Amino acid sequence: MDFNLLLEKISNHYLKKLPFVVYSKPNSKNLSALLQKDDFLHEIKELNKAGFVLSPFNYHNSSFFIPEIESEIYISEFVKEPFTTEVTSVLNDENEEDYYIKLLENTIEAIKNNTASKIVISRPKDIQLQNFSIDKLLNRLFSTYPTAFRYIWFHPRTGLWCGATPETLVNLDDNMFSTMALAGTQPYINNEPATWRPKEQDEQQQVTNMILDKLKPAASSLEISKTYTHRAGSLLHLRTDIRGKLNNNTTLTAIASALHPTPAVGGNPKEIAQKFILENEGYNREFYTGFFGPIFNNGTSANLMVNLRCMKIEDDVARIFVGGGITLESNPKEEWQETQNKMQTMLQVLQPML
Ligand SMILES: C=C(O[C@@H]1C=C(C(=O)O)C=C[C@H]1O)C(=O)O
Repeated sequence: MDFNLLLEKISNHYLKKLPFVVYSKPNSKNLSALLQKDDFLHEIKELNKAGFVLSPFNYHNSSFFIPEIESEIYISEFVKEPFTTEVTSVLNDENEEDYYIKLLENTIEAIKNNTASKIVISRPKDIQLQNFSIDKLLNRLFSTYPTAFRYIWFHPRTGLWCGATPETLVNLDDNMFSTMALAGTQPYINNEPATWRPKEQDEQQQVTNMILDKLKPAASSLEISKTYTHRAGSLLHLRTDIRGKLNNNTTLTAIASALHPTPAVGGNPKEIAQKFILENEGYNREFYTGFFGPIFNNGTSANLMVNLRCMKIEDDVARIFVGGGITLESNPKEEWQETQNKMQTMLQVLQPML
């Protein structure tokens, strides 16, 4: 379908407050869209139907879903808009920084008391928009981060969510799967080679180890890549790729619930970190650090992504979600700055609407 026609269809759908999702896989020129025909909110427990799933951080085997069979389906080649990016500064209230630093200090204290070795802490940042438009959002989001998995999801009951994530939860194609351990962050500076401190290496290794532990019982073969630097917009991360073959009886639902939340977004051990986050973070992450993505056939093929570098837009306010992994060696001031840097990913998208 013609790209401008698809844009028009999406805008009309949004105006009518009908659910839709539009997405593009990393390095793909195509946009795929599912435009649901009514505004029913589908919830699923098993990831075994064709459609697009959206699951919260606090996932208990129930996800929202836009089913293929209830939707008009379109694919279009994306026409990239010329764009410029520059660092966008936002006003920070001093209380926000103080509150976050205190939360980080308490987290380090909890880690010292041996409750966990890593806990991922995050915060929301609300940004007032001047002239929001779905067209501008779509053009900007899909043009700026061609190597990320980009999506816009709308349902009148969940609101509008969008993001450009570098992190795969699991890709499945028949019984072949791939995933990644992504952690450790530093700003990208003009082709300068990255050097990683033991702190970041340890933080990322914890993610790799946990993923391997969870996958071993479910896989009949496993391959692990060398750890390398991955660029995500203006940031760099450490990444290890893991792939292999699943046992015949392992479902997509089983693999997603075993992996989520990885220590890249929750912590280690998983249950203690998740409890600490829910009790101490002081806000609801909703779908941030949950997972989302298209499911094909009856769940034998899927691209599930971790919902990072994302935001929720409601009534001309964009809520950007940012966080980072905390270990014993973390420095609260540096961690605050890391969340400031991560915020740039979505601020670049919002730039023409600020
Ligand atoms: C939690 C986020 O990112 C995660 C945390 C990282 C870190 O702590 O260095 C790096 C990549 C992601 O796995 C986020 O972007 O909000």
